Amino acid sequence: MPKYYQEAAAAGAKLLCFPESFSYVGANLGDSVKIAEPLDGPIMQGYCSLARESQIWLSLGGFQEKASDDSHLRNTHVIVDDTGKIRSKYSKIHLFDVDVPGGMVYKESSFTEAGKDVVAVDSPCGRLGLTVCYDLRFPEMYECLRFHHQAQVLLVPSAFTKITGQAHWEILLRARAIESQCYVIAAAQAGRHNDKRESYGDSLIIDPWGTIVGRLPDKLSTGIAVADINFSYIESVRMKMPIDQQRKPINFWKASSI
Ligand SMILES: O=C(O)CNC(=O)[C@H](CS)NC(=O)CCC(=O)C(=O)O
Repeated sequence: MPKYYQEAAAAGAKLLCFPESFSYVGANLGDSVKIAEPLDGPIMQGYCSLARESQIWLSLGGFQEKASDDSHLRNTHVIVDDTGKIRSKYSKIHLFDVDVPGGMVYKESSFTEAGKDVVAVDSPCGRLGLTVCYDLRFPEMYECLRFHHQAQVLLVPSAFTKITGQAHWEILLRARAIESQCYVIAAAQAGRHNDKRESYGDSLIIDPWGTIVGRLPDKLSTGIAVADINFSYIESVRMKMPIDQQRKPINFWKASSI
C-alpha cells in the first residue's frame, strides 16, 4: 500500500480526500484531454483497488474523465467505497474561464464538458456534498447541497492558482463552512508542477463553526491532514443557530428603487 494510505489507515481514517487533478497535471491547459479515460479504465480501476486494499473510502476530485468527443473531458469527482465500488460521481459545473489579474488566462470550457447536476451521497463520514475547485465561488451550490440535499460535509478538491488562492482560498472555504454549518474538506494541489503550472493552498478541514481543525501547509506539498467529523457538533451548531428555519424567501430579481 502506498505511504499515505498507510498513514491514513494508521490514523483510523474512513475517508481519504484527494485534490483536483490528483492523477495528472499537464504542462499546458488541455493536455489532460489526451490522457482522459472512462471510469472503468485502468487509472480509476487502480484507485478502486487501493480503496479495497486499504478499506478506506476515497474522494477522487477532479478526475479527467473521457467525454463524449475526443476534444473534451469531464472534470469528475468520484466517490469510491471501501470495497472498491464507485458510489457516486459529480462533474464540475462551473468552469474556470478567467483572466487571472497579473497571471494567466484560463479557458477550462475549451476542453471540458460542464456537468449539470448537483450531487450528494451518504458515507461513513456523513452525507457528502460533491464540488470541485472553482465551484467554491458559487455559494448557491453549497446552499443547495446543505438545505436541499442535507449535506453534512462539503468536499472541495482543488488546484487553485497562486494569485487567486493567496487572496481568496481560505476565506472562501471558511465562509462556505460557516454559512452552510457543514464540515468542509478541501484537498489542495500545492507547489510547482512544471515550468508553467503552479498551484496554491493549504489543504484544510474546517468544522461547521468555521474553525480550522486540520491543515496540511501549502509549503509541504504532499502529506495528509487528519480530523474527526463530529456529528453531534454539527447538530449542536445547527440547533443553536437554526438558519435553516429562519431562511426567508428573497426575491432575487426584484430591485426596489427609491
Ligand atoms: O486543468 C487542470 O490541470 C486542473 N484544473 C484546474 O487547474 C482548474 C481548471 S483550469 N482550476 C481551477 O478551477 C482554479 C480555480 C481558481 O484558482 C479560483 O477560483 O481562483
